[in-house]
Amino acid sequence: MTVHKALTVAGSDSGGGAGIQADLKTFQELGVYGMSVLTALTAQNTQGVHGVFPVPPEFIAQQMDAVLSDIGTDAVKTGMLFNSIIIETVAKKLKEYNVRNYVLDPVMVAKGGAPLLVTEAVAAVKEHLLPLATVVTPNLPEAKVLTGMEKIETKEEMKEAAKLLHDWGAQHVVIKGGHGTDDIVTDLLYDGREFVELSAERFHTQHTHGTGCTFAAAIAAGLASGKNVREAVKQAKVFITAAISHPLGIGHGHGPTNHWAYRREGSNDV
Ligand SMILES: Nc1ncnc2c1ncn2[C@@H]1O[C@H](COP(=O)(O)OP(=O)(O)OP(=O)(O)O)[C@@H](O)[C@H]1O
Ligand SMILES: Cc1ncc(COP(=O)(O)O)c(N)n1
Repeated sequence: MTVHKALTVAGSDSGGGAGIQADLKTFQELGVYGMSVLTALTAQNTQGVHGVFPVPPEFIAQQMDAVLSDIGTDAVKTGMLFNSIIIETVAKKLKEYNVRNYVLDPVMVAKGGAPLLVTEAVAAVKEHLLPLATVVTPNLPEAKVLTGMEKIETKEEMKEAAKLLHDWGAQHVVIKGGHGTDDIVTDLLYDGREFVELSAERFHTQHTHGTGCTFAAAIAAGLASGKNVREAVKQAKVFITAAISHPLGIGHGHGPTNHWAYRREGSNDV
């Protein structure tokens, strides 16, 4: 039996809806062996982030060495990286172990508004991580911060942002449309040559905690299993649409998505 493996380098969400926990659930649901390197602990629930405890960079490097020198991986996804020293540490290890299939989710702010990346670290994301990324998956506010564009609302503006991020080194760009307002939510994939739109019904629900983490983890799982980027992104869109459309309804705030919906409830066609 071939075991496909994926590694998430991200923060812990004690509430289980985002971060490392969302990533590992997604890997498991998509039949991929999941491994994790923790960059920060958060005391977090569906109502918000109550505390952040960053892991020392030396220990992040030690975790990456432990996993990559022995087990190895078919794909890596990064999420919350918090500051520029952590970003530089992770970039160095990705290069040292010649990681292929790297999905960069440029996490900046939690749904409740808490910062998960300090402002001064945006430059480090652009300098050290974008050039290594097989796929980068910004939401609309993250794409604005990374590109410096004044606004990204229309399809044309999404395309312009995708081109800029591709020019800066990412092989593929997915601009996620979750933060828009249309009844159809459209993500835009760009491979440097053509654009592919992935659309689905927008569900009017507050249970969208961890959607970006889950989507990026599903892309990494697809790549780890040998899918090409377009196939992996399409599968991830179906996975996240199923997860959002069958909410669990737990907690008192922005509840988690349903990581087992894709397997148990069947998938919605995109
Ligand atoms: N209400 C919704 N209905 C349907 N799909 C959605 C909805 N919200 C987000 N999505 C989809 O979920 C995925 C993640 O998009 P989103 O823009 O929410 O990312 P994000 O802001 O990085 O997520 P988060 O920060 O919550 O982890 C995308 O494929 C997007 O189209
Ligand atoms: C550890 C961690 N990583 C990522 C997110 C982003 O998810 P969201 O924007 O849904 O809060 C989060 N809240 N916590």
